[in-house]
Formats: sequence, C-alpha cells, structure tokens
Amino acid sequence: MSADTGGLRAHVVVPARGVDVRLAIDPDECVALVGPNGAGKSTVVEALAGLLRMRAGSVVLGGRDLTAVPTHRRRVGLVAQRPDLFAHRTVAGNVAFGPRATGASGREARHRSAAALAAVGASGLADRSPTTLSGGQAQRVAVARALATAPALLLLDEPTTALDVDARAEVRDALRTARAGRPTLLVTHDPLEAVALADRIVVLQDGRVVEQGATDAVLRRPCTPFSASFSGLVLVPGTATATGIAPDGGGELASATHAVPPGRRVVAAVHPTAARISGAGAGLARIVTGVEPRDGLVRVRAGDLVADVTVARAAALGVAPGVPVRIAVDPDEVAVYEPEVA
Ligand SMILES: Nc1ncnc2c1ncn2[C@@H]1O[C@H](COP(=O)(O)OP(=O)(O)OP(=O)(O)O)[C@@H](O)[C@H]1O
Repeated sequence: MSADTGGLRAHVVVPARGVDVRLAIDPDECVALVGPNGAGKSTVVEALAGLLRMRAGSVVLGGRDLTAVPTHRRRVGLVAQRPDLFAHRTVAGNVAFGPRATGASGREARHRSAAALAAVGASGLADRSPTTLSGGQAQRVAVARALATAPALLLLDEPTTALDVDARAEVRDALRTARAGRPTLLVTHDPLEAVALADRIVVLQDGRVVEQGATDAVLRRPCTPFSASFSGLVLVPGTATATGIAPDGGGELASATHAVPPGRRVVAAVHPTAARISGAGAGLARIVTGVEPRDGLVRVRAGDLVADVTVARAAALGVAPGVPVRIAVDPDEVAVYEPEVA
C-alpha cells in the first residue's frame, strides 16, 4: 500500500453503534465493504462522508485531515441506493448543481455536467426530466452527478441494489468508469458487483474488520461464514490429513489442492452444487438437519455439510430432517486451507 500522499486513511470510531474500523484505500483502488445486516457498513460511509460526527478517530484523504471538515467541503462523491434527483430540474441541471454549489461559474458547471454525463454514456439524457427516466438511467445520472464534483473519494452505498438485473449491468459499467483514478469504497451485497468493481474486499462484522484480502482470494478462499456465503460456498471446519480434511462432523474428504501439513486446523470450502448425496454407499455419513428450496434446487443441510440437489433427486431419496444420508464431493471441488481471520 502506498504512503499517505494519496488515498484514504481512516479510523472510524462510533461507540454508540459499536463501530471501530480502520480502513486504507489506495489512490486508484476500489474496496468492497461487505458484511451482514447491522455490521456497520452504512455507519462507515456516513462517517467518511461527514454525515455522522465522530468524537474519536480520523479521516485523512490525500494527506488532508478531514475529520472536522463539513460534508460539502470534503470533495466526497456519494452514490446511494436511490438517485433522488431534483424533479424540477433537467438531467443536465441536476448534474451541474454540485459544481455550482461549490463555487463553479455557470459555464464551468455546464461544462462539467456535460463531461460527467458523457463519461457515463448519458449525454443523450441531458435535456430530459428525471421523472421520465428508467431506474438504470436515473442511477447513471446519479453517478454523473457525483463525478461532476471531481470527488477525491467516491462512496458507493449499494448503488445497484434497487435495480433489476439488466439495469444493474448498465449502472455497473458507469461505476467502472467512475471508480477509475480515485479511491472508492463500495458497499455491496452482490458478489458480481464486487468482482466487477473491487480490487479488495473488507469484511465487517459487529462493527469490526474480521477479514480482508484481494477480491479473488476472499471469494475463492473465504475465512468467515459471511464471506463464504457471499461467495456461495460452505466452510467445513476440521483437521488437515495427508489427503485432505477430517471434518469435525466425522469422516474424511479428499482434496486435490490441499497443501497443509496434517494435524493443523483447517477449513474446506465446498460449493453445495458439488456435493453429491445418496442414500447409501460412498461418502460421509450424516443425518439430514434441514431441507429448503434454493434457486430451483433443494438445499439439504446435514450437520456441517450442505448439498444442493434437484427436486426430483430429493424426492427420490426421500430427504427430510432425521433421514440418514451419504454425502460425497469430488476432490477437485474441495479446497483445504488454514483460515486467516483478522
Ligand atoms: N441512526 C442510527 N441510530 C442509532 N443506531 C443506529 C443507527 N443506524 C444504525 N444503527 C446501529 O448501528 C449498527 C450498525 O448499523 P449500520 O446501518 O451501519 O449497518 P450496515 O452494515 O450498514 O447494515 P445493513 O446491511 O442492514 O445496511 C447497528 O447496530 C444499527 O442498529
């Protein structure tokens, strides 16, 4: 990570909300802040934006201490879930509002508005009323509005959560342009968004950082239950063996990729669709503890193991809580590693 000449260095301390988070974002880096509901993500965004007063902690951006600086002087661009555009102004007028409010001349503000709209591919919307825009178009205008102020820090607080799938892709493209060349913090519940935009993932839980790493590393080798579910994986705790893992729940799972000396505490990351379930034969013996619908499949929980199977297969096996099953996983689909928790 680079020195304090650019980028963000923050220590967000909000005791009333149980939040104490240190965050560093390099000048051209996008960090995805993820975590369960109530973990403190929005509190961090509010503190960085200056919307929430901190009695302790600090916010330093590009070497400048912003801790006591009010929101409108921070040069922080915020894109929230909903665009909240002024209905009585045109799109161009909405985007020009920020530069005008911070002292730009009318001509300069119009110029910046046009440039920002062009950057997100929304030049054609300039003369429209916000009331005539689709959700994706309105959110792209909100991105342009943030860009027009030339923010030194970009805060994206669940910027596509309120949109349908097609509009999400449209806005994601605009966000990719927006994040370039400035430190960006992205709060998201969407792993695709993290992959598309973020260099690094920071996981918050109960107001603390519990895990962080390169996006790919956190998604492939998650270390906390939250990051595992964020990646769609299940973590099976156990002890390393010569060929894989001995799960705490009993039996042994072979792994094609393990490299941990036997005897160490490890986890195995397994995708539930890679787990095969049968009534008898090969595999680890477990008792079904739960059955629930899942994306057109049936998710079968059996203690520490989870398998997603087709409805027909679940019916054929008669899976229900209390039923004994065998669960097998191809060694290529089992990653065994030592979890690194912050
Ligand atoms: N305005 C508020 N006043 C007091 N406490 C709050 C306020 N907003 C949030 N909290 C509390 O602060 C903690 C962190 O909440 P925060 O909204 O920052 O979490 P989050 O990770 O953004 O959650 P979500 O994913 O649900 O948006 C929680 O315990 C929450 O109940």
